[in-house]
Amino acid sequence: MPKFAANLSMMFNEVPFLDRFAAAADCGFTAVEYLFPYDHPAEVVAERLQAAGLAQALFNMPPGDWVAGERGMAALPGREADFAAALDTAIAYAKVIGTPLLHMMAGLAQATDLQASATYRENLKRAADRTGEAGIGLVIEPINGRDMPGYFLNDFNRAVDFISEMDASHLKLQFDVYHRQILHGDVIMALRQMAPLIGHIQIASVPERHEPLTGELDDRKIFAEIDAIGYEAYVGCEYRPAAGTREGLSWMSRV
Ligand SMILES: O=C(O)C(=O)[C@@H](O)CO
Ligand SMILES: [Mg+2]
Repeated sequence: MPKFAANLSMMFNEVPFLDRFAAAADCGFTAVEYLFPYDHPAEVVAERLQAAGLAQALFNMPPGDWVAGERGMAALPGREADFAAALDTAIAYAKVIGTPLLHMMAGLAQATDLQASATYRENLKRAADRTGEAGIGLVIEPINGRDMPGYFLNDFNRAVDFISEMDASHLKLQFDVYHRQILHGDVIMALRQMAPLIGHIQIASVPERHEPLTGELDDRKIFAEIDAIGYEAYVGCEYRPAAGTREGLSWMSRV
């Protein structure tokens, strides 16, 4: 059975962000992930993580102006300086918090836009170089257009192509089972074929993005496959609890 990390951006929203670490540990989690730690000093986040005895699995680079609708900057021509500053911030936080992985979001741009693609490649190279020097893994994640309309990286094969082009062994795929199913289906075969490139896995039911075992996929088979491909890192529980985080956790004892 895979080891699970609580996603503190979606789970434990019953309490403020900094209190979610203790709440996750109290529910038996040994690791956490979340979108962004940047509203708090890195030292404070690290202290909460350590006090709860948790491992950090992953967080995202700053995405630009999230409230205004930005979803990353890597594919945005003209935003290279902002992207570089975000990368500096992410690496500084990663060193203090001790995350093994950073997720680089692409941003909203046409997947077919040649200038956006060129900018994405340049920024991906920069991020791969900088994270490589810092000893931190880097992941990119295809995201479905229903949840994130206009997201540049909306295709798993394209993500694999970008990764292969870079020739950086610490650059890998964030395989979110929820997005995979909505974008392409064929989840188990994709896990098998992409296994060597997978750096992080996330799970949620499809289509509601609730607890595993409540959607259209056979999550038990998917967890068995994750074990079978030899994936040993954390599986992020990136789901919106249907009716309370604690109340919904019984799936973990039924998989
Ligand atoms: O939306 C997802 O799925 C993620 O994993 C986030 O990191 C991106 O918002
Ligand atoms: Mg995800």
